[in-house]
Amino acid sequence: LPFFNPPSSTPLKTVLLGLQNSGKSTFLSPQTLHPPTLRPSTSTLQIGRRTFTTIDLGGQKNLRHIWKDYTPKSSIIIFIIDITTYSTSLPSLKNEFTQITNTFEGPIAVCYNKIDLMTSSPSIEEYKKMLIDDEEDDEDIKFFFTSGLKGEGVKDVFEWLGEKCDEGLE
Ligand SMILES: Nc1nc2c(ncn2[C@@H]2O[C@H](COP(=O)(O)OP(=O)(O)OP(=O)(O)O)[C@@H](O)[C@H]2O)c(=O)[nH]1
Ligand SMILES: [Mg+2]
Repeated sequence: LPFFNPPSSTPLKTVLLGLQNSGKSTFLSPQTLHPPTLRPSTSTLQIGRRTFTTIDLGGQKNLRHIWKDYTPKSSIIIFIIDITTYSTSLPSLKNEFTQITNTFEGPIAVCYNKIDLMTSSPSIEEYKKMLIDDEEDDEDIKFFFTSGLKGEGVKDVFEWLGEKCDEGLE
């Protein structure tokens, strides 16, 4: 059956990180109202032929210490940022993001989320510059504008991540 494209056999282990209220739980399941996440929650997503097993973690300050227990077990990080509070949360964001990039090897999708609430159309380069100091482009980090609530950009995120993982297998 030459045209039969079987589902990727290995589920891609994905962890969602980001400050509280950034939209992690909604990103994974937009139909549900989510209370703040208190303990890790695992689910499975089928996107095209790929299967992602996702771990949704709490983003409140006192819960962030467990992030480091999950990143080594994951092949992918989705880092969600609430674009509407970006400037005020930038110091904590930088701190958390630097800790992640210093230790994690795989692909990271940075999602500027809740784009549906923006009236202007911002430039992704400007946003990126505020988060990352070094000038070098890292091929394993990509920036997206998303609305988890409306499902905008979400598919692009998973497609890029899936492709990155395929590259890693070559
Ligand atoms: N307008 C808009 N609201 C969103 C979007 N994503 C999430 N929200 C809202 O933001 C709030 C927080 O969403 P959650 O998904 O619970 O955020 P979280 O990152 O999981 O929060 P913690 O579990 O506390 O870390 C909820 O009121 C969501 O409805 C989005 O893309 N657009
Ligand atoms: Mg949550």
